[in-house]
Amino acid sequence: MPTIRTIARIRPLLEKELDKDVIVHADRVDEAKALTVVKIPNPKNEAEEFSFAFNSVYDQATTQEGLFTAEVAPHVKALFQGLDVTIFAYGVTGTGKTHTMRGGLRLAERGVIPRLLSNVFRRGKKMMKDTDGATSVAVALSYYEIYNDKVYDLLEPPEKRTPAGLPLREKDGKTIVVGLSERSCDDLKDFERLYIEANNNRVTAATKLNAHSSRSHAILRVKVTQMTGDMIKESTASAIDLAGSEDNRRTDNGKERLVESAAINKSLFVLSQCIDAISRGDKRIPYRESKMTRILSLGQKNGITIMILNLAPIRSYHLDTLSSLNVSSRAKRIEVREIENEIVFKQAPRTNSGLGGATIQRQPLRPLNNAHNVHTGALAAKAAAEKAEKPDKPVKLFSVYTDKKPSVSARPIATAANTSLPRQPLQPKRPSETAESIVRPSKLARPTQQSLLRPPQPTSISTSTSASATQQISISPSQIEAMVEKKVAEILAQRAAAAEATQAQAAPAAPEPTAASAPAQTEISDEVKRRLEALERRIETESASRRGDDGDGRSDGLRLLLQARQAKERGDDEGALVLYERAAVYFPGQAKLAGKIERLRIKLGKVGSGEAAAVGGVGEKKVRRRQIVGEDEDGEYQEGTEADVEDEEAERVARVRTPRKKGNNKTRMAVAAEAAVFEDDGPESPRTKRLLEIVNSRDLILIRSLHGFGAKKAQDLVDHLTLKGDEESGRVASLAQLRMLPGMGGRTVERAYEGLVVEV
Ligand SMILES: Nc1ncnc2c1ncn2[C@@H]1O[C@H](COP(=O)(O)OP(=O)(O)OP(=O)(O)O)[C@@H](O)[C@H]1O
Repeated sequence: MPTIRTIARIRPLLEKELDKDVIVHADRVDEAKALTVVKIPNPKNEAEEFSFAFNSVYDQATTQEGLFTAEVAPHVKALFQGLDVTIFAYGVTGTGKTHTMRGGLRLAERGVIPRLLSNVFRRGKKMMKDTDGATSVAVALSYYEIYNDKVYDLLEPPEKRTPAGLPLREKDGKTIVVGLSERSCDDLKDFERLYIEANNNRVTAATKLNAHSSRSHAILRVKVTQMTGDMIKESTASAIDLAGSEDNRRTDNGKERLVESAAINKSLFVLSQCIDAISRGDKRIPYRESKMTRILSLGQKNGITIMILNLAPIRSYHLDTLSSLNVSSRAKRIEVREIENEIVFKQAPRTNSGLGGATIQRQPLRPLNNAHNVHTGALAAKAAAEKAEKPDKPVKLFSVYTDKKPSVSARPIATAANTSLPRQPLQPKRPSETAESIVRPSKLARPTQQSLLRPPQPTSISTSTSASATQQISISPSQIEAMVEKKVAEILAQRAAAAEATQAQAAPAAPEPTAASAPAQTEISDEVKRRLEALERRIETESASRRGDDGDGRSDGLRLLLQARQAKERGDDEGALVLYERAAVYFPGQAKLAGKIERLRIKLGKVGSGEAAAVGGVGEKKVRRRQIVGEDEDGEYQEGTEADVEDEEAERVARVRTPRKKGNNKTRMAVAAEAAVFEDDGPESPRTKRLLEIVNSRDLILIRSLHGFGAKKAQDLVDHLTLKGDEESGRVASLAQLRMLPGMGGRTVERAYEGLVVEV
């Protein structure tokens, strides 16, 4: 089994950096234990701190020697036993990756790489001496960089490079870089000469953040070959100084830098996925997804991987530092959620965090299974019990904790009852923090800005005996359905019993019910059903209005619409009608939807033309059949020319077309999104076509360019499509299909659609 150690190193303050700006600290879970926790304030609420757990944490005072002795030296022995050792330095530009790996020229300043080489030479010599020369040890170096997803040999002068870089080829199940040079190296002096020369070749491009910022991954491979007679033992130590992981949205980069960033982000993302998979003990490590991990064959041998996360301690790196810290936790879907300014612990603490147990005061935050507060109360207890039955899950590398500083006045921990209370929107702490710039704790699992501003979803009937209003809010749609079904059954049973009694009284010797009496009963039950449906709709309308029209209600409505379309595609007109009617509650006045309902009702012989407009809260007044001069191809409305474009719908259309002030953007977007979902089964719009092309390309970089698609979401989609590809065509044929894929719920599809710019 490959093993992984994840460590963090906080660099000291540089010249001009001030003590008062230090926000990142190393900590320990127990006075007697080593440093294993990195603490950083929540940028949205400085009264809280996030804590990230590592295998080890090294603070500002750590020397180069200290780090090497603790983390790398112990593995040199394993290298000579035939295991591969891979050491990564990861982090934002200027946090000390190069310092950690390469270091300075002075002895004390030497980094991991020269120290590793020094150790390898020393051990090799000792081995030869101990075996009286029976075993010989040879060391050979390769040094290459991956820049914009192309491989360049750093041991060759830049003039020899071709723009396409060196190709990769598979040989004996291994990926080799064709034409990569390898130089034998007899001692440290040899190494230093080669290494300094190679580093002069290394491509660096200036970014706004740092004029000497490294934009390529530099990979040094040290091949150790031990020969005893005919026996050959070969192992490799790789040391990788990764390109800066800063978020380019904050660095005002030009086109060239953005292309670099896309390549950097892709390989960093795949790397984090591999590390995640190795740490989980997965059989499948996605190392083939990027050149770097493929060449390294990461996780393919029983090697040792050390991931050093370099961190700058000061505030100006706050958001980027959080992003780096979240790289692993993001993949583990850890979500921080605030309710009433209080952190809610979503799941019972794990027994396997390695930091849990009696030694720890704080409750670890745990992954949410979905966006709702389902892990409170009885469900949480059930989840905990289930977890206790499976104690052998692999230990996590990262855990996230949050601490409330003692100065903060105690607020009640949210319970099943109070989670239904509306949450206050999160306000930026500092004027410089716009809503956009506020960091979110986790990209995949992090709540979107909209979801943060949205009141929580009702999910279960309140267990408290408090106000009945609260209970009403807490009724879920499935419970409503169950109630309605029960009610229908009860009333039908009552009616049947009453009818039987009447018949028995009026005509004791009456013949068996005739065929004519059956329709009468059906009529009665139809009437009951209709009334109950109306009741159901009313409850839904109330729930929707309590949730707020712009928020979840609308997205629930969109979900229903898509389900309805799917039902229609399956030929289930009855089901489609029910779903359209339920969706209509969320879109009062949506004439197009009313039209769909009307057509379906006519098709199913339910009512006459025109009645459908009054269905499902569409409005008491009849929506007249009108002609809008079509939707344009992008699903946006064009102005109608006929005089009868006069209802609320026309007003709404006008709103979409009028340029709006900033504050109204959301409404416009929501309506545009709606238009996308309402898009009929006609020809695909260019935007839809483009969106589906991007999705079906399965190209991570392209998919990540979609609005609202982070690295994890993109990867999940590609994984899903790849899996699907084995069974079906693997293609997504429509927006409706896309929306039904895992992770594509909420407003994901709409946001991606809205974000696309298509030239028509
Ligand atoms: N542990 C440390 N002790 C002393 N100085 C440090 C330490 N870590 C980093 N520095 C200094 O901080 C500065 C930035 O470090 P470095 O160049 O290694 O960052 P980097 O993450 O490699 O950046 P880039 O991605 O641009 O290469 C350098 O001046 C370096 O000497």
